[in-house]
Amino acid sequence: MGAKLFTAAVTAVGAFRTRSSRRRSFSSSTNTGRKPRIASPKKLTTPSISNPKDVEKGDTVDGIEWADEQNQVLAQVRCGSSVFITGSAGSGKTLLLQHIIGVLEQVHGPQKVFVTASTGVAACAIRGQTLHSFAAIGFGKADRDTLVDRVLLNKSATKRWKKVKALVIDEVSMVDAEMFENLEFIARQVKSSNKVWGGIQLVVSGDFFQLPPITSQYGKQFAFEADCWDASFDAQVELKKIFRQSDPRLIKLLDGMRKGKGDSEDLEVLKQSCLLSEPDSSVVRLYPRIEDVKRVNNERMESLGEQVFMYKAIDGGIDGFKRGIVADQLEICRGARVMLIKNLDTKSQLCNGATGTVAGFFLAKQNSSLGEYLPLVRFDSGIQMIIEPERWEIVEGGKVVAWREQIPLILAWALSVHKCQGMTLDTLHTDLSRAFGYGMVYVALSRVRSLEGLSLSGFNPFKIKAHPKVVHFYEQLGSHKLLKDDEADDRMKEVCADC
Ligand SMILES: Nc1ncnc2c1ncn2[C@@H]1O[C@H](COP(=O)(O)OP(=O)(O)OP(=O)(O)O)[C@@H](O)[C@H]1O
Repeated sequence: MGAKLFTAAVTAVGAFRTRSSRRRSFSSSTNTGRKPRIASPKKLTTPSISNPKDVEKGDTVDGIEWADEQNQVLAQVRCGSSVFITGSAGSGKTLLLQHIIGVLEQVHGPQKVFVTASTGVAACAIRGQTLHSFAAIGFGKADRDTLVDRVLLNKSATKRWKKVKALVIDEVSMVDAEMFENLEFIARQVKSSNKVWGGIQLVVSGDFFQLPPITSQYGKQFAFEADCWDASFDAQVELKKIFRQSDPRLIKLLDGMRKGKGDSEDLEVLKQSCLLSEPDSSVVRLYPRIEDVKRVNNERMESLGEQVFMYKAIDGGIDGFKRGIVADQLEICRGARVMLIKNLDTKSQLCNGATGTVAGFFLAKQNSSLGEYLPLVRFDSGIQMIIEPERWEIVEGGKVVAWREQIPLILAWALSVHKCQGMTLDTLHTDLSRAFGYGMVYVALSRVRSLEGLSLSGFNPFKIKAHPKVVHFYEQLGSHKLLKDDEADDRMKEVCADC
């Protein structure tokens, strides 16, 4: 990087589907423009349950009024059901999951609840670990018995598998069928149980129309193709209400993109979002490839010719902090476009995904763990704030096993589509002609709140595509029901007996 490097861091471093019969034992073994003001950071904000009555009531927590369908999921989880939560981008799956984790911790005790996601970025958002790291089966391919041996030879992994009563898996669209089947098999073996998943209460969330697993296009690909998929859940729930967007035109357009079949009206709306000239640099550009993201961010930083401040993350804990969105080494300068990667104060819109510009660097009032100087960011909302180091934790069975301290910012002239999965953005630009693979256009476009914030280039309707297997899966999902009350009661008794 051409700019002078200044090290400020102390480098110490809706539709419900329910199985009509009860969850059964499973024994398959086949391997198959406002006045700026300075705000001070606040600690936030996973919706937490401080009063068990809130859980019972289940309708309002921390100012969130749960939709009926979200409340129904909460009721299912509370009564011990294993649930698959799905729905369009922005239908509140992650927010609900954050709340569900608290519910599960009350039901089973925090030590027996394990929170995971298919990617580090998604895991970070729910204070969990990656599914691979939880499972301790490595990345290499192996037959199931070898995988079970790997777990049994690893003391802490065996303890984890034996202890787990509730397992949360977020962004399941990126978990492949073989992995899902393998984990189910391991659960039964390690827990010496012939119940599906060894009796673990499973809460799985994701939208299969979004990014798919990286796996061969042949044979089984998606987790829902796993032999044990249907047997794994008491209810499969599709959330229908969209919270991220409010414009009915955009909601309809995104629904069409999701299913890979925008109509002529949708395509016309998209064409109107196409720009003839480059958008201004405050608009976040989304790229399918990380090389483009790095190139654009580096070029923009260099062009500013400002002194660069570097913040090296401080890591701790018994387990290494697995890479997520939090930078190992953050390099920023005055004028840099940045994005918050943590909720600091949602009421003031200082939340994950908020963008702004670095206005300068100021001496920290108190000793900062990351250096003397801290960045002052002028957010696009008009708020200015000195950004202090934040801490991310990986919690395993109620215990913090790894943590990282870092300034909660990343460069934001450009972002990858993979990293932005789960985010909400006010403005974005993307070149549709560069998209590859299923779900990519949908994930990119569904980040934006409004049509006014969307700008496109390289319009190409052929890039809008949904996987036929996914389309089929959701068609089937439409026509099912919730657990009946007596079934739910039985299930609750079963879970309590297990506890
Ligand atoms: N009941 C609710 N009331 C108000 N806002 C909500 C509610 N549920 C979710 N939201 C808001 O909707 C937005 C999208 O929610 P969330 O990120 O959980 O959706 P998602 O389904 O996980 O999306 P994606 O699939 O894109 O990750 C967030 O800003 C969230 O705070």
